[in-house]
Amino acid sequence: MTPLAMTAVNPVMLDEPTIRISEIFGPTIQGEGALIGKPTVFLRTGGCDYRCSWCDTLHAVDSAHRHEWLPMTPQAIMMQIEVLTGGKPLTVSLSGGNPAIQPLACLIELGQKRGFDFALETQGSLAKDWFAELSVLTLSPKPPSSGMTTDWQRLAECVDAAGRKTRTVMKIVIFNDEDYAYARDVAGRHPNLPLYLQPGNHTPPPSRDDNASIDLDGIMSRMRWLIDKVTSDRWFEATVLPQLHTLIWGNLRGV
Ligand SMILES: C[S@@+](CC[C@H](N)C(=O)[O-])C[C@H]1O[C@@H](n2cnc3c(N)ncnc32)[C@H](O)[C@@H]1O
Ligand SMILES: Nc1nc2[nH]cc(C(=O)O)c2c(=O)[nH]1
Ligand code: SF4
Ligand SMILES: [Mg+2]
Repeated sequence: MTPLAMTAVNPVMLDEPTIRISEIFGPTIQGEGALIGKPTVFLRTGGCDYRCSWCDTLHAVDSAHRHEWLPMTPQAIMMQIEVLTGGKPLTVSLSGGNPAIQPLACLIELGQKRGFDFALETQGSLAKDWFAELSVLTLSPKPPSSGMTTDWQRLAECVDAAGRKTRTVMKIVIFNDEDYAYARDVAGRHPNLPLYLQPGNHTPPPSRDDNASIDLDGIMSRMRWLIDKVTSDRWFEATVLPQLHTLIWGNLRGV
């Protein structure tokens, strides 16, 4: 590095790895899983190691959108979140893409100092030691309809990394009988973790159209089918929940 280039580097920035951000929005309500209905701000990171056939957030996955993902420091992110909340702390929901591929430890530490706590959603393909600093870790391993294959060892590593202090739950999207059997398999492998079943949205938005219409009747009939399965199987440990934000706002982005 030339002396000139060295002087151009801000020493504060050297301590703070940047995080690739697709969008920051809220406050809204958490629409899924363990914290459903709770006010939250979403921080959506850009980039994913998976390509689920029915992914509803392609704008944070498809590399065609890479130019929209901005590298941001933890300081800049917290400033933006505090503007959105009026400075009042709440639970920040970290999603993506796969947020586990981003360096989030510094952000979590900084946010906690300011009174915020952090929940994170990931498919469970990559374990990080900072999972232990989360208030809630939602692991959403992908069923056969996604076209992805679960690495069970990696999933177990995520559970272990979160440890006992973090509240860890499973959330599985269900489209069909095969997916349902997969969810039973996950429950058998992790019998002590709460498990949420979420009916799949079979009309997710194409990556460039966040206003694409949605088949609400179709989602509701999948919800009824799923409830019938769970109750007739006497699977009383499971919790069945829709994507509340999808029922309210359809495929609209940023809510
Ligand atoms: C968009 S993902 C981002 C976080 C992470 N990559 C993951 O999959 O867990 C957030 C949640 O949305 C769920 N999801 C994605 N597409 C969906 C769809 N078409 N219908 C229902 N849930 C969906 C995922 O399974 C996951 O639980
Ligand atoms: N309101 C709301 N709830 C959500 N829960 C999970 C979401 C996600 O896309 O990760 C999501 C989202 O995008 N909006
Ligand atoms: S893992 Fe999550 S973000 Fe990645 S493609 Fe699948 S649903 Fe989309
Ligand atoms: Mg979503």
